[in-house]
Amino acid sequence: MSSFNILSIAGTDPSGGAGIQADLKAFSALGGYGMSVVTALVAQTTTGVTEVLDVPPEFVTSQLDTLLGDVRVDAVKIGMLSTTGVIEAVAGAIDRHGLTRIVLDPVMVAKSGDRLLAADAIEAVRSELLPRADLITPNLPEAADLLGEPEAVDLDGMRAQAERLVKLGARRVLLKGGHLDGENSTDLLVGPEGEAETFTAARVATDNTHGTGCTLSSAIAALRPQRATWSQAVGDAKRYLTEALRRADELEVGHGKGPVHHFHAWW
Ligand SMILES: Nc1ncnc2c1ncn2[C@@H]1O[C@H](COP(=O)(O)OP(=O)(O)O)[C@@H](O)[C@H]1O
Ligand SMILES: Cc1ncc(COP(=O)(O)O)c(N)n1
Repeated sequence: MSSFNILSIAGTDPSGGAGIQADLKAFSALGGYGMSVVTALVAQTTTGVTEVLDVPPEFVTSQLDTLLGDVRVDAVKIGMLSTTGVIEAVAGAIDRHGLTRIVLDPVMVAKSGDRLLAADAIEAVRSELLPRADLITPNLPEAADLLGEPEAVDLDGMRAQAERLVKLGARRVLLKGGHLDGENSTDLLVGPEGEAETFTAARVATDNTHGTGCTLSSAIAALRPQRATWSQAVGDAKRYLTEALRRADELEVGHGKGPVHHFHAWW
């Protein structure tokens, strides 16, 4: 098989920096064939979110069943889900269609501080999606919310929380350290047996951090069918994101936290 079909199930960003728009850019840049199922229409840009229109769960199911009745899917990235009903619709489709290589980015709050997941839907993420995902990619506030604990403040705290997320039912956890300070930005991958690996990149001095989490999770999904292990896919996805962050200053998009610059990767 030389062509890989990668599906994003997520919300939209008209400014093209986050959500489905970012996911499709990352899929293409990394050699995947990109597809998308929309869970919510979001009026947002680099400065924040104005309004969210949730897609009815039955219509999320309709999009998924229509697509999956025709097209083979080789990997899935799940992003913004918005409501409990949409979470249940996605969980049902994963089971009905036997989807595999699932990367769940448990998106809760935008960089601007606006909520992208209803507070009462966190329990559904825990019970319906954590056990169905092959890899979850929370940032520090998301990990804390999933565990009902304060945020980790260092690498030791991150490791303890990633291990607790595995105990909670996640198969693998990539806990992202972008919200900590320091000259490096380090993410921690913890696997099913508790084995841990760090992925470190020099911190890029930029305000263009809109969509970094979306880009990383999508890059992992695009690369996983092309790599032998999750660890290799994560390592190359992080290298792609770091370079896209370095190139972000070439863009002139908006007045707030701008997007990263997707580029055709060298591999
Ligand atoms: N300034 C930065 N320089 C380099 N990497 C960064 C920077 N900010 C975030 N990252 C990386 O971007 C990814 C997303 O990180 P994070 O900000 O923690 O998540 P989210 O975008 O979900 O809030 C992680 O791999 C993190 O290490
Ligand atoms: C539709 C949508 N999904 C996700 C994010 C979070 O983006 P980030 O990658 O900056 O955490 C967003 N702002 N909008």
